[in-house]
Amino acid sequence: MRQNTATPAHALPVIAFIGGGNMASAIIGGLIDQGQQASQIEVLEPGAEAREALRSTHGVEPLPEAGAALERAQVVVWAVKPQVFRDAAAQAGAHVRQALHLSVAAGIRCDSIVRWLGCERVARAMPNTPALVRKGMSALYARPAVSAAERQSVEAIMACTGEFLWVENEKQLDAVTALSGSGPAYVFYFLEAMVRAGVGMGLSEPQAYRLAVATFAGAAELARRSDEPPAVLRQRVTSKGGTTHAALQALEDAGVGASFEAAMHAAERRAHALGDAFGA
Ligand SMILES: NC(=O)C1=CN([C@@H]2O[C@H](COP(=O)(O)OP(=O)(O)OC[C@H]3O[C@@H](n4cnc5c(N)ncnc54)[C@H](OP(=O)(O)O)[C@@H]3O)[C@@H](O)[C@H]2O)C=CC1
Ligand SMILES: O=C(O)[C@@H]1CCC=N1
Repeated sequence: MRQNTATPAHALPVIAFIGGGNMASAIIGGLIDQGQQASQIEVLEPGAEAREALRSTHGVEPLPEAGAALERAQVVVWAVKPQVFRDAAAQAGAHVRQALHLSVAAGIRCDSIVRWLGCERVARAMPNTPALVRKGMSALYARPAVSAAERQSVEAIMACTGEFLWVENEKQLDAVTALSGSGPAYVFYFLEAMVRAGVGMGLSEPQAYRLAVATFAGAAELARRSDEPPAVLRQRVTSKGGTTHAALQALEDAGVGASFEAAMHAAERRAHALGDAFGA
């Protein structure tokens, strides 16, 4: 895996975002943190509320509709929902033909984007919402037509949101989507369950929440720093005949591990289906 390093602002191109919602805002925040000028960022966002949020949070001046201002962008980040990507491409495409295109949309494949935009230089990134606090994890994929220098531009942009790694096979992005793209939601799901159980056992909600969040953060940091696999780290917590053993046995008896794997496969299938349904 290639780890990112801090990106010098001069290495960042003029970037246009098509769609200015959650993910675009997270990436724009990272870019600005890394020294990108707001004036070097264009955003096309039809929603008035979202435009106002971008203006007040990041100091950018979003456009309500596609126009000539987009033409100066060297990189265009497509941050619209998969369901509307094709329409967005029809609206903005004529203004951004010369750019390198970077899509963060789940499921939508490069071949569809090439067809809609008539441009060969297309890459994809699958980020996640911890990008909001610069702790994101993105997987990147680029078509062969994307040059080495353009791959570096993609890296420079996504490095502003956290870590990244490259995948060689575009299909792997559906697995990435199921794992790290949707992954924060799984963590929050378990967090909610742990807090509910803690409250049920007599802790206050703030106590249970603080204990649970610190446990996730601590366990993740331990795993990150450790050379040992998670199974070994898990065994270290699990005393023979102790409390953890009782809990893990209950999880196994309920089939939680298997259900969790099935859930992730469902997410991967959905990513693939989005590509089929909205990539035509
Ligand atoms: N949220 C996440 O955790 C992640 C999301 N993604 C991907 O990022 C993409 C964006 O997701 P997210 O930011 O959550 O979604 P949002 O709905 O928050 O943002 C999308 C924005 O695009 C706007 N929009 C709609 N139509 C157009 C158009 N024709 N041209 C320009 N903008 C348009 C929407 O406006 P309006 O609301 O008014 O329709 C909305 O503000 C999706 O494809 C998703 O798969 C990838 C990884 C993680
Ligand atoms: O739920 C979704 O479809 C998007 C993609 C990954 C995270 N959110």
